Amino acid sequence: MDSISMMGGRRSPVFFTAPSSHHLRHTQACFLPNGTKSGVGDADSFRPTVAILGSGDFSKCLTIRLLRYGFHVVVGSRNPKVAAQSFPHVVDVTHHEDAVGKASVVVLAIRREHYSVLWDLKHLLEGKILVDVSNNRRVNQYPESNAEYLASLLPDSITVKGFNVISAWAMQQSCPKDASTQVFICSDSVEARQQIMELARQLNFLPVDMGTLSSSRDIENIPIQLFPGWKGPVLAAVALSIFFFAYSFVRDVIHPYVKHKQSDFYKIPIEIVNRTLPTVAITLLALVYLAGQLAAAHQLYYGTKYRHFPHWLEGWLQSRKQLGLLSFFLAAVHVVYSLCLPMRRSERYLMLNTAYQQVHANVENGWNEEEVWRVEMYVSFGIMSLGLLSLLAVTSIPSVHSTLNWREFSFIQTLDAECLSLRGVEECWRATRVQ
Ligand SMILES: NC(=O)C1=CN([C@@H]2O[C@H](COP(=O)(O)OP(=O)(O)OC[C@H]3O[C@@H](n4cnc5c(N)ncnc54)[C@H](OP(=O)(O)O)[C@@H]3O)[C@@H](O)[C@H]2O)C=CC1
Ligand SMILES: [Fe+3]
Repeated sequence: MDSISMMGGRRSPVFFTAPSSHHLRHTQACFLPNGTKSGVGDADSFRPTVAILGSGDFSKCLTIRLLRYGFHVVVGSRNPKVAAQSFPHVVDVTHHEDAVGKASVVVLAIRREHYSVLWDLKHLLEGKILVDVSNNRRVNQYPESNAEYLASLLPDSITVKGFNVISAWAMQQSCPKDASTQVFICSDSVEARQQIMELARQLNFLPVDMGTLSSSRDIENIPIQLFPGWKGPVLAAVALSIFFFAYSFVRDVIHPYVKHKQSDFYKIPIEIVNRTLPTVAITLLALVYLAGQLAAAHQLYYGTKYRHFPHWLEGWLQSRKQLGLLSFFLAAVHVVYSLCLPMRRSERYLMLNTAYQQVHANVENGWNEEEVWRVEMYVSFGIMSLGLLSLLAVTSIPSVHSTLNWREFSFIQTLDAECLSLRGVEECWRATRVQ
């Protein structure tokens, strides 16, 4: 943390447009390119300056990043002497008032609960851009977003929400990958928003313009959401699994036990599970297509496509991708289970018993042509349907999906409908074999 190997930056910051709004004062402190010659002073004095209030993890990591890309950083702390020890010596660590006075852009790296300290700085922060990077612990924790709360506390400053989706760890990485490079930015001031987007770009992030400050609630919820959109599909998969597992258990274990006193409890871990997996997978895949059919029926019934779908159908339609991926996952696990079936000791005993009975009955060749064809076809349909389902899974990856045009996408959807039929045939085939 103390040494900055990349100081001076590989990329000098490009020119940062000065804000034209009368709100944005201190234009003299606006970002200028590193090393820009103006005829006065040396290049170092023209480094764009960013003030950061707070000296915690986020502040330290943002400081490193800003220094790496050629910015000058001034950190405001309640206790500058102590805080200075954990920052590189080139960083100016000072009191809040002093730090705020040295930059036109102030990043608040303190928690919302401590925003009251800003009250004393109100007059100093007038007209400055305040970047709110804070996150909450729960989704919609407060009635208003942290950024909106900040804007109401300091109406004479310009609040911008941003950088909260970047963890302190990712902030330190020089080449963060995809998701960790996107920075969602919003503000009621277009100029301030543009400035912070430019700052993000210069720090090698991908800024995403989210419009006005009212988007800040959504932006604050992004890092704390846990797989949004997966709750319904996962619940459906779990409910279906319980149902089909219970059904197979009663049919293949309890029923033979009650009727013939035959103990087939050994089937529970592999056979019953492996019977449940494809049934749930095919039902989930059917649910993907059923939603589209219901939507079409709804439009036909009302004679218009401009009428809103009911809430439940809307949610169902939006969960189709997750349902399809869960179906693929269960089908893949089914394949692994099926490949392991012959490895079981029970299978070997059953085979030996069958061989013994064959010898006992004096049958030399036990080849059953119909049974052979049945299993060959069953396995073949299974492999083909998994191949088609894999196609659906691959095309759901955003980078692949974005390379397809509408016609190509529809074609793949049709193929996957074929997959559903193939799997139907496969399972019917298996069912007839089990009878
Ligand atoms: N850590 C992370 O990965 C991320 C953090 N964030 C956000 O960044 C902000 C800072 O996070 P982080 O650095 O982890 O937090 P820390 O708790 O590590 O640091 C917060 C800083 O706030 C200051 N502070 C503490 N108590 C008070 C107080 N009573 N009054 C005034 N200032 C106080 C302290 O600085 P000093 O003692 O110098 O005054 C302290 O270092 C938070 O809002 C967080 O949600 C956003 C994205 C990722
Ligand atoms: Fe199968």
